[in-house]
Amino acid sequence: MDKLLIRGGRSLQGEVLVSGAKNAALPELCAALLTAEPVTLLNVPQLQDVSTMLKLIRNMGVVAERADDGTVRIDASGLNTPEAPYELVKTMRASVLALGPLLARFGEATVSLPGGCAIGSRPVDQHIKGLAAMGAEIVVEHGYIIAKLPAGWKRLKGARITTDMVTVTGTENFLMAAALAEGETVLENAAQEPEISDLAEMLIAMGAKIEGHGTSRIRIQGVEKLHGCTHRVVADRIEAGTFLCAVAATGGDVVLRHGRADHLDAVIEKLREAGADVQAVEGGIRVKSPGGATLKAQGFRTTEYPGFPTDMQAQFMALNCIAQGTATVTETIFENRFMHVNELVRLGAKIQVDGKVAVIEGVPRLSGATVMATDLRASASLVIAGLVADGETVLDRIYHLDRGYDCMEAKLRGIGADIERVKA
Ligand SMILES: CC(=O)N[C@H]1[C@@H](OP(=O)(O)OP(=O)(O)OC[C@H]2O[C@@H](n3ccc(=O)[nH]c3=O)[C@H](O)[C@@H]2O)O[C@H](CO)[C@@H](O)[C@@H]1O
Ligand SMILES: C=C(OP(=O)(O)O)C(=O)O
Repeated sequence: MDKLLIRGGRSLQGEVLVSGAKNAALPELCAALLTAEPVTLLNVPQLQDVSTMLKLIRNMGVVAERADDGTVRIDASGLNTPEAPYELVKTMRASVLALGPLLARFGEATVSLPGGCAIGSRPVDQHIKGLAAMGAEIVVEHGYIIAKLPAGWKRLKGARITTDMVTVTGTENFLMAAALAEGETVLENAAQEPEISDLAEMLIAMGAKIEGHGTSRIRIQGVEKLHGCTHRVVADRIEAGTFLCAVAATGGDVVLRHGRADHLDAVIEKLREAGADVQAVEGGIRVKSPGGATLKAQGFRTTEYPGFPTDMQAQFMALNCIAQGTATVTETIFENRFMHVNELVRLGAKIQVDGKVAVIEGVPRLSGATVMATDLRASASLVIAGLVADGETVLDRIYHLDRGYDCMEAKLRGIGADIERVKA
């Protein structure tokens, strides 16, 4: 298993390129299943999750070619097996995104329940409830979601869907299914994340009729057929936010090329309150920081967009560990998303957890140690902690990091970090 070796203490300077968003690219690869015409996605990040998704759709008879410049060409005219087997699904929650498009295009789908994940139980009951409201007959058996249209039906039927909570991939599944359904679908309590809007824009480019994306009520008028399109994946706000926290913690002056400040309001506001200078600049975001030790720790609660993203909680916590004062962080989205805490404590952080709440007391320094990545964003928080810790930090199990960050160590090296990958 590869490891990262980080020698902390360097400030970061220069320019770094923000890749396309994992959480937009994954649903968009699934959206390509909705048409028999070729789809071209630009700015697709080089990630393990993208490789897994490509494997999954190729296994269904789809032709998908990926070029080094981030272009992926998908031809789903040969889609012949509406199945997502456990072996391909177990490492990636997003594989549940095949459910809506397969049902809509093929009339049936057999999708393994996504594999266990460290951050919480992550049920898919809302996905099932919403698709059932559109007429799908769904059973969960032997670890698989088995869905089909009722006998004699050619298409799903539009419906009003109100989910019990805001769900990102749930909203995406409904959008894709509703795009080809008969009649109107109204999604109430819809997720408003930028990745939802990006998917909606792609579907509109394919001929879908969608209004209200980016708000909590989305209206979709189903069409009989969708066509091919070319779509550019939106920049990854979580990758950008991770670099913002890294620079705030180490100190330095970095421009995040392609970063979207307008997608990161909640995080940027907290960074400014902490004392970092973060500005939207032409084509990106610029962050200047005197270093974490001179910043003030910031409390926050994770909530749905446009609130503070749960996917940034761990990285901001790493910054709080070395900032001045005490901060309270409340995780409201996932019940088990403090797995990084024990590892941060191994580096010298002072953190107490009680249920959903973590209290972080800033310390003057962290000291390098061997730590273990437990999930994707936990890994990113440990990288940030390693960049500021004295001496050497070895980060083990970085396959979690590789799921969602495109060349993270090379990008950090490019702005002055002392970080290298040690191949197994
Ligand atoms: C691939 C992708 O885009 N992943 C993101 C997506 O995950 P994902 O779409 O899985 O997260 P959801 O928005 O669905 O989850 C929100 C909450 O609702 C619960 N829930 C969800 C669906 C359901 O059927 N039943 C249910 O109980 C979840 O357990 C969680 O507590 O949004 C999360 C919340 O912003 C992010 O952390 C993930 O990075
Ligand atoms: C939790 C995440 O991803 P996923 O939903 O793919 O597990 C994430 O991106 O932080």
